[in-house]
Amino acid sequence: MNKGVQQHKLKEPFVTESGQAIPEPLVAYQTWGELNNARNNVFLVCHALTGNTAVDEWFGGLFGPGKTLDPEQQFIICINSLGSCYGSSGPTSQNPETGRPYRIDFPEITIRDMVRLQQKLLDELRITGIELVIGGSMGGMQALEWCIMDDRPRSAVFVGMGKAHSPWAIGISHTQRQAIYNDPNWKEGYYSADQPPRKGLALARMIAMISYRSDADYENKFGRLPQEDGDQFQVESYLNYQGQKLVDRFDAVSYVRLSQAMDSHDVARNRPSYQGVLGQLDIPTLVIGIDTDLLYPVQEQQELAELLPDARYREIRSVHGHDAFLMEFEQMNDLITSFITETPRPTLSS
Ligand SMILES: CC(=O)SCCNC(=O)CCNC(=O)[C@H](O)C(C)(C)COP(=O)(O)OP(=O)(O)OC[C@H]1O[C@@H](n2cnc3c(N)ncnc32)[C@H](O)[C@@H]1OP(=O)(O)O
Ligand SMILES: N[C@@H](CCO)C(=O)O
Repeated sequence: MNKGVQQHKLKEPFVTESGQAIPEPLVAYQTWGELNNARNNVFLVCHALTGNTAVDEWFGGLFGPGKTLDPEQQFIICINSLGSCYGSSGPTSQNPETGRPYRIDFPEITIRDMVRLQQKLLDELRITGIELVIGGSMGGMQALEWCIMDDRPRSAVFVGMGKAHSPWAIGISHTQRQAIYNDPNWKEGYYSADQPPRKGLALARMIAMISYRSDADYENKFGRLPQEDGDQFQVESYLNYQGQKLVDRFDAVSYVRLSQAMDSHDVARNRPSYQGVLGQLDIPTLVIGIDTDLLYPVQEQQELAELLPDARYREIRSVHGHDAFLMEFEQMNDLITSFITETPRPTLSS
């Protein structure tokens, strides 16, 4: 049964990798299905940058009987990322020291911080094993760190990301943050609730939407056609619309903090080497690339699969670019269900 979004207050303060404390950490999550007696029939889904806990909506095509995520068979859980604005502690949460939203006083966080917060929730829920951890993009970075930082995952699926955020991806991220910082309403990150930096966040999303898709996608959808009013190309109208759509549902400082966390992604950071850290992950993994992904090109997933001892690399063919993992559900289902059914995993008690 799905109880909607649940908000859990952790028992202890949370201290980030950078040493800053969040005194009253909140973790929002949703679950589907029933936990077995051994509390280990868990499928953990990690969401992408602007995602939320509603896996049944944004991964809807992977959800249901016989598909990747089947609540009749599994206990599915999705946890809102630390720093996001959908229920877990983040820049829009109340800072207990001031009684006002943290805004930019919310600490800089890393992908590892996100995973540690999730670990604490699963500890408090007394989850003993994770049959599969899955994520795309920022979700894939978390899924990978889960496998490195915790011995509960028994298998994993990583989509559209690599062993570290590349300079190319960091550059695109940086440019988006500059768009936000240059909005006069940004006010050094202390903007008022009624005057958020909408133009900056919208521009950031437009830049992102170019990196998330492909030239062929835009050619097919828009060509050089004008919008009905004739004042602009269809692609301009589309990007304006996508920018507005995000500002209506997302927070600017969350965007900054989450994109910085993605830039921090590097599994060898403060660890001996890529080979050393990834070479010891002996659980079965599936690494999925998207042939038109401009942001995280397939070479990154191929390299990740080569570094993981029990990995198989598969590719989605799509015109949609990076966002294909949120759209090409038939291919995603085929690849992941084959991986689940064909890959031997240690038998779990139930
Ligand atoms: C609270 C929440 O809703 S969180 C939702 C969860 N979100 C996430 O997990 C983030 C991941 N999701 C995503 O990034 C996206 O939703 C995706 C990738 C799955 C799909 O992207 P979409 O924007 O829906 O698809 P697409 O690129 O085809 O754009 C369609 C939209 O553009 C609009 N559009 C298309 N052409 C034009 C145009 N020429 N001018 C203006 N608008 C246009 C369509 O009308 C449609 O609008 P709608 O979203 O209001 O229905
Ligand atoms: N489209 C995704 C980001 C791409 O991984 C999102 O908005 O979260």
